[in-house]
Amino acid sequence: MAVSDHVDLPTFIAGVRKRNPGQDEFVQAVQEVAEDIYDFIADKEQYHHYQILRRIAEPDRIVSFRVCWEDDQHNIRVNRGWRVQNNNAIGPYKGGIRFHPSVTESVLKFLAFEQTFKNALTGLPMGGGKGGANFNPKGKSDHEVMRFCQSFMTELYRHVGADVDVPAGDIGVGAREIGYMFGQYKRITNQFTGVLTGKGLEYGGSLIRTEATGYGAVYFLANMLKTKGEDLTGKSAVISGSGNVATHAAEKIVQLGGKVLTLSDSQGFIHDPDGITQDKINWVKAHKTKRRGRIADYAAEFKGATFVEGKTPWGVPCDVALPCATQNELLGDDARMLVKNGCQAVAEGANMPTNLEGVHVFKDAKILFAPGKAANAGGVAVSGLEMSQNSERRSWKEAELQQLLLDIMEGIHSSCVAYGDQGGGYIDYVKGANIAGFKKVADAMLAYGVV
Ligand SMILES: NC(=O)C1=CN([C@@H]2O[C@H](COP(=O)(O)OP(=O)(O)OC[C@H]3O[C@@H](n4cnc5c(N)ncnc54)[C@H](OP(=O)(O)O)[C@@H]3O)[C@@H](O)[C@H]2O)C=CC1
Ligand SMILES: O=C(O)CCC(=O)C(=O)O
Repeated sequence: MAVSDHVDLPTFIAGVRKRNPGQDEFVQAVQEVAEDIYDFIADKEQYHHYQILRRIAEPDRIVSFRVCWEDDQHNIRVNRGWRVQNNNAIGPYKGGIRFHPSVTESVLKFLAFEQTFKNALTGLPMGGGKGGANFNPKGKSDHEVMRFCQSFMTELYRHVGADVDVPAGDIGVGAREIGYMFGQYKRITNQFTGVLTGKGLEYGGSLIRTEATGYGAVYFLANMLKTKGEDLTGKSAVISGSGNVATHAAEKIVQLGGKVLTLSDSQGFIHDPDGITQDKINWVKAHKTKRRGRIADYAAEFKGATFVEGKTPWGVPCDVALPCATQNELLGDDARMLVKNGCQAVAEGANMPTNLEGVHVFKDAKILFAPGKAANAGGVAVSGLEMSQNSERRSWKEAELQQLLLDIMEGIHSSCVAYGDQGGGYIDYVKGANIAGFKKVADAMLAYGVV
């Protein structure tokens, strides 16, 4: 038996912390998964012997590089870019690119680790990766963003490819940035391949990719409510964020008969007791993606709405909550407040928005709680479908893609139930998602031996 076999959970986490100094987000993500996997593998010697969890928690490869670009005043600017290729046991590395000043290696490692389990849950052949840069697109001109994206891809192109690693968007990376990066990849390599997803429809993008993450999160929420014989009709929803995931989650809630009360950004949240209707959502989408404005402006635009500066929306009483902004935006006290106010269900549109204490509060209260790796998997799932369409050089019809997204989200829900049903009507979706995702990746790794 190997010397490091069968260490207990605290010793395992202490080892992860020691090997990854100062990388709190990464350690947090590994701990959340390990808490469930330890139980599951207790009597499964092969996973211990082959050190599977230890290996998934060590990225296959991390590339870090300088991104040098010129701003509109001809100043030379320098940022740092990364691609974390976490695990490709079940398919090419796949996961978004984030441009935000808070990006660090720790943040991208946690995201790539989470992505590995999420992508396995979709049932599609995709490994886990994530990339980005500590670049802030806010306040930059289109030309500055273009020059940054071109410089970023001038290094990244060596490490990606349609069968190697297929990035997409994430915070700060939307249609505009994907266009600039795809254009540069094509220029450098002289190849038109499916190297990125989230592309424009004119050049190989997939219908419904833009909507898929937010819509998928609401489908997952609806699947959870169905286990209690309920649906979204008449339910009030509190949503954080006002970007791609938040606005499309809001749209689907409205379509399914719910009432959305809040949206937010990094400066605060708006509360609209009359409900954020489709027309108002359209205004937010244009405001954030075209005018590149702040959510605070909503309160000036729509009567009856208020803007609460510097706060998150979790104190607003609601039936369901969807954190759709960023990691660690919903803390232990927020979780206690939601439970106290009677919130029945939480579906994470963002990646790891609830901190570990908050996760434990939701689990202890036994409310319906879907972790991001299950609830927000619709986006990467449709990215996987974009890869398939690119491979066969075809574009599938919208109705077909809508049905596939519904089916995939239902399949993920079923996998969570299969591994997370605790009896007595309680499903631990965190446990279910962690185990189902782990098992698929782990069994592929076992097939390869020690590599
Ligand atoms: N896009 C996708 O397909 C997928 C995204 N996700 C996850 O969903 C989340 C949101 O991504 P997406 O909607 O694409 O990104 P966007 O860039 O479109 O929107 C991000 C939103 O989150 C807010 N935000 C960002 N950082 C912070 C912060 N530190 N504190 C408070 N608010 C913040 C932004 O506000 P501001 O404008 O002030 O920065 C903005 O409203 C992320 O966790 C992402 O990883 C998960 C799966 C797929
Ligand atoms: O579509 C993709 O490849 C990535 C989506 C993503 O970054 C995520 O699921 O967090």
